[in-house]
Amino acid sequence: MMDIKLLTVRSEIAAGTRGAGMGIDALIVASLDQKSTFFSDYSVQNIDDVNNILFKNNQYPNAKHIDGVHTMLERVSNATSNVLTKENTPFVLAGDHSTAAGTISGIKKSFPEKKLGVIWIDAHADFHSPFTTPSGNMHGMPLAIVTHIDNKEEAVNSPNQETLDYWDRIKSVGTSTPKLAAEDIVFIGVRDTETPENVIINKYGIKNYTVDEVRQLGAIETAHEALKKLEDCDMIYVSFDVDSMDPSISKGTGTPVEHGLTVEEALTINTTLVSSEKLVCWEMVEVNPTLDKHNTMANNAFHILTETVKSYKHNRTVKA
Ligand SMILES: NC(=[NH2+])NCCC[C@H](N)C(=O)O
Ligand SMILES: [Mn+2]
Repeated sequence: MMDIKLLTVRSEIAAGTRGAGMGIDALIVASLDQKSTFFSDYSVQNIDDVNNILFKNNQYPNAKHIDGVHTMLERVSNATSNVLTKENTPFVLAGDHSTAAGTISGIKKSFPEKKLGVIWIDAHADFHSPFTTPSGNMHGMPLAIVTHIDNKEEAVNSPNQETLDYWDRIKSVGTSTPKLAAEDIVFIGVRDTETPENVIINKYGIKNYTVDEVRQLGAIETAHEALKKLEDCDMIYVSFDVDSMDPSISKGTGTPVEHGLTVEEALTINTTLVSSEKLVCWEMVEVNPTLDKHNTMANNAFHILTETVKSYKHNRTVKA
């Protein structure tokens, strides 16, 4: 019998703003406020963070705290892979979005022969490398890590040698080869990218369902179309960054961007996507209660989380 396993990752070292590590506890507070037993209904495995690295000076301006990010990706990759090996489904709740590179690496480590498709619901493309990043924040890099796209042609930075050594190591977490092809990524809600990312999106023909397109098509149809685009893939991973949603809902995320999805749209997209029998893992990231009022983002994100789990279970035999 399939089992959902919650992996909590209170890591925030790859974000530019402090506080995303507290996102998981904000979700737990939201669950208590809503009188939900969710966090006791499922088994929770916490992955220790290295957030204390933030007290030290950063040595890597074009990939901040890459040494710590490398440690976290190894841990997340191993934990994800262990859950999958026991034929359970990881639902990852994480701080900053760099974690997703670890999750994806763990999926590929467990199923090296299977073709992976990724649906990335986000305001950002997160496709930078140390060569192209405008900020040095590694939560903007997970898709470059897992596809091994350095995009040196569009370089705007000259990273130091230590950074490049770590960059090679970080791309080899889980498996030494790329975990997926850029063509097997679908974006939903992406609306804040830099030129080097646009070059990748155009070069590989990555489809982005804009917020306007989601509204035209409807959220259910958008999700079905996204899955259809990845029909050649054997397994699907969904990465849900809460900054895909509109800042009018809540400012409780580190990099909010205007003109995002409504809570209802994000909810319907996620619940529809996880009904696919190919879904192997789902992740939610970037809730930051320190930037919020009345824990609004976490309350909404918790609602999306529980409905997504419910939908996942609806189509399968899953025990709590
Ligand atoms: N996961 C995120 N919130 N990513 C934001 C990335 C923002 C910008 N593209 C950068 O590289 O700094
Ligand atoms: Mn993101």
